[in-house]
Amino acid sequence: MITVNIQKKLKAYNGVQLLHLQKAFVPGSITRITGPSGAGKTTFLKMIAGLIKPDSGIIKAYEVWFDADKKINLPPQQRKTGFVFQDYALFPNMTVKQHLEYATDDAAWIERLLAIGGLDTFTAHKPEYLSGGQQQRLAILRALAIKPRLLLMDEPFSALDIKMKGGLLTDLQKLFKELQATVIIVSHNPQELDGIADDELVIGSEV
Ligand SMILES: Nc1ncnc2c1ncn2[C@@H]1O[C@H](COP(=O)(O)OP(=O)(O)OP(=O)(O)O)[C@@H](O)[C@H]1O
Repeated sequence: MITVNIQKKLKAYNGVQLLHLQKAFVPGSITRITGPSGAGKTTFLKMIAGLIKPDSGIIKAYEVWFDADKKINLPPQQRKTGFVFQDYALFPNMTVKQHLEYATDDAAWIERLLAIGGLDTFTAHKPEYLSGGQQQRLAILRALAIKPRLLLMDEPFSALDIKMKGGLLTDLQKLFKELQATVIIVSHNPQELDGIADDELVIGSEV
């Protein structure tokens, strides 16, 4: 079980807002995160990944990743989470293939990911020569390249059309199963993960 019980003071333009989140994620499950803009969804994912430090609490994913009282705070590399950023965070000077090679030396896995993302004919392209949807797919493939046990995705399908999204989701579900990955997806689109998500977490609903 992956358990999170953390607090963080969010510093918004209009003051401070306390984010308190308690949730258990079943290994191998897909959880959808929803909530109003500014509620702290991205901050939550970044705290799990180790990119933002909670003020207090515990994060346990197979082992303790964060414990404020015991002063345990594993760096992001040791948590080995896959992260799909809302703005993709691609490397401008790397080609599509180099993005994946940077994350893994498993050539067969790279080939498979490229085919799933429909990027197998774009391997030598740098991000600026890719469409928004292609860039987003590359961000997803890069996150999967490390075969993460925990995959954190922040609005990962926002730039994809319905047809592309449908096909990709079917393939991704197979990969998630194979990797036995636990997946947490922030999604604004109410129907997007219907029939796919096993669980839901609403952040900031009482605000
Ligand atoms: N490191 C940080 N420390 C404290 N507060 C932060 C930090 N990073 C972001 N915030 C604040 O937390 C609030 C929530 O931001 P966040 O991006 O997590 O919201 P969100 O729910 O993902 O919103 P959206 O749906 O618009 O992407 C914002 O007011 C932001 O200024």
